[in-house]
Amino acid sequence: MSEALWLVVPAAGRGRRMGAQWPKQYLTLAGKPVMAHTLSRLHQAFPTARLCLCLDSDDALFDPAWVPFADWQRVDGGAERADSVAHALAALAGRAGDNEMVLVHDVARPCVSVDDLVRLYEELRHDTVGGLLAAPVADTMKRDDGAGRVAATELRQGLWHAMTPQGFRYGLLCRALATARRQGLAVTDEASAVEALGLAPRLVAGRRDNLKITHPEDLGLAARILSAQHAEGSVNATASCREKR
Ligand SMILES: Nc1ccn([C@@H]2O[C@H](COP(=O)(O)OP(=O)(O)OP(=O)(O)O)[C@@H](O)[C@H]2O)c(=O)n1
Ligand SMILES: C[C@](O)(CO)[C@H](O)COP(=O)(O)O
Repeated sequence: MSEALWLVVPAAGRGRRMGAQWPKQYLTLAGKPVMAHTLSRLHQAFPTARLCLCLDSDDALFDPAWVPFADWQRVDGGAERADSVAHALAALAGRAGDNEMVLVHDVARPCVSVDDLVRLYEELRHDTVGGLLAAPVADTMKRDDGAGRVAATELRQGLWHAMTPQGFRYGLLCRALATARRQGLAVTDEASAVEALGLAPRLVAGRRDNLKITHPEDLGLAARILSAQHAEGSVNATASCREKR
């Protein structure tokens, strides 16, 4: 039986924290737009996947030439990231089967490695819940007192940075996001919505350099990461992953 893979890329953010002239997905990184890097990494890992790209309805900067996938569609984003993802899932109704895998990946994470993408997918295919790329917290964690001073040092054991992609079966992800919305939960990632159903998504350890471009200094950092990955050579050189037959 064929096993389809769906990719949802939320790219309808405004990049307010970046404070640039254009949303950060359109800023130039190593010679091309951030979005083009992100879609290229996903395509290298999953050349036959089907893509749903969430864009702001007023977006005048998007260029379809950046999309390397043969099967893709554009949907309007929503007010929040979770709304954009929900719009994508609604657009896939009737196409995606309940048991088919959906990987959601921020357009703002162009440095994700192909190896991590493929490994994540392979691990999640065999998981009954689904999960996400993540990295264990490496620093000592402080909680502030609201006035710029330390109130407490928190235990870092067991804490992880949540990254993307986050992958779940289509039916479960639809149910999780719809339930979160009904309950008025403001979820910042797919895993939180699934957790709210009482399920425990799998944490798949990924590279720490899967940076989400968020603040102005992140663009230069991302350029240095891409350059270091290029020099490293192995990051994107290994197997791509086709849909499993
Ligand atoms: N309404 C929204 C908000 C965010 N996103 C996407 O969700 C990802 C993560 O969001 P974030 O880093 O917060 O991006 P922005 O919303 O663009 O940034 P900011 O919060 O600083 O405005 C990004 O790929 C962004 O484009 C989206 O598709 N729809
Ligand atoms: C999904 C996410 O990338 C996980 O780290 C993140 O939560 C999205 O960014 P936001 O700043 O919370 O919208």
